[in-house]
Amino acid sequence: MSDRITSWHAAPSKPRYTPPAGAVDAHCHVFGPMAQFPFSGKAKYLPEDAGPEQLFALRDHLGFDRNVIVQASCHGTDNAATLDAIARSNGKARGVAVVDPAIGKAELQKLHDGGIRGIRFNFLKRLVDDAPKDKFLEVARHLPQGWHVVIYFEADILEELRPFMTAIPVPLVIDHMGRPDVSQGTDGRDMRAFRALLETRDDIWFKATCPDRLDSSGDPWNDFARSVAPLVADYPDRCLWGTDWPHPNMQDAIPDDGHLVDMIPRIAPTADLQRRMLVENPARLYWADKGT
Ligand SMILES: O=C(O)/C=C(\CC(=O)C(=O)O)C(=O)O
Repeated sequence: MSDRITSWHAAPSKPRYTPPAGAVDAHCHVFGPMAQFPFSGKAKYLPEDAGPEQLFALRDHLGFDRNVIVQASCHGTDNAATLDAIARSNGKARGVAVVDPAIGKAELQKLHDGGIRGIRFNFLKRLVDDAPKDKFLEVARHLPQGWHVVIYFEADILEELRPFMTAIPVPLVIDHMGRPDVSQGTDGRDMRAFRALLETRDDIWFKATCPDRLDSSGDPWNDFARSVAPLVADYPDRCLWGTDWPHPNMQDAIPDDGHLVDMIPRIAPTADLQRRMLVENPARLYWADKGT
């Protein structure tokens, strides 16, 4: 087991910022536990266990109320670990699944009953072997009512993906804003291209997440704050926020989750923006059946 990776902080600090009541960490994952939920044979990384108890303890420590658990690539298309975590959350978690595109209606309904509200298409070559757009589109056309598609890609393929994204008939949520180079600033090429994408449809949402992945200047991630704050201000009803715990593949630059939470008032400086990004927007996407 010596090859298994730990990518999360052992003792994250308590954030100075206190999230509002009902705040949602809308991008996090669970790993295993492996004995119960083995990793996929195609996994590109083999993490230590990071199960629901750890996730919910972190949620409470950081001052959040709920989680959206996104199926990580190391579990492939077997969503059992994600569903188990949701089932253990006492209604405080919903999820995003990764599915075999050939999945049938009955199986999708089972996922819905287990708290899944979207599916994720991952286009990162270092994480998945293939990303068949035609099959992805087919399954996107048959999702249960109220579901959306989460897409993960890097800035250099945004243009190539535009026709595909245009064809998706449900709302889109873009992971980590399509990974712009934040050192270019808010008017840089990547942010301009991302804004152009947001202008094509009013049902494209984004996660204002992952300063640790996107800002190589390191904590306190000033380039990220400078580049992302104007985006949140201009699209206050389309942004989500999440920790990205347990930070897959970040073992060489593990972020302190308390510091990640302290980024929130820097990109969403007013109580109104914070309430929309942390409470109202995720409630619309993930708890629509319960009201906000
Ligand atoms: O967790 C993230 O959002 C980002 C990841 C991991 C991932 O997406 C996955 O394993 O599915 C990454 O860039 O390595």
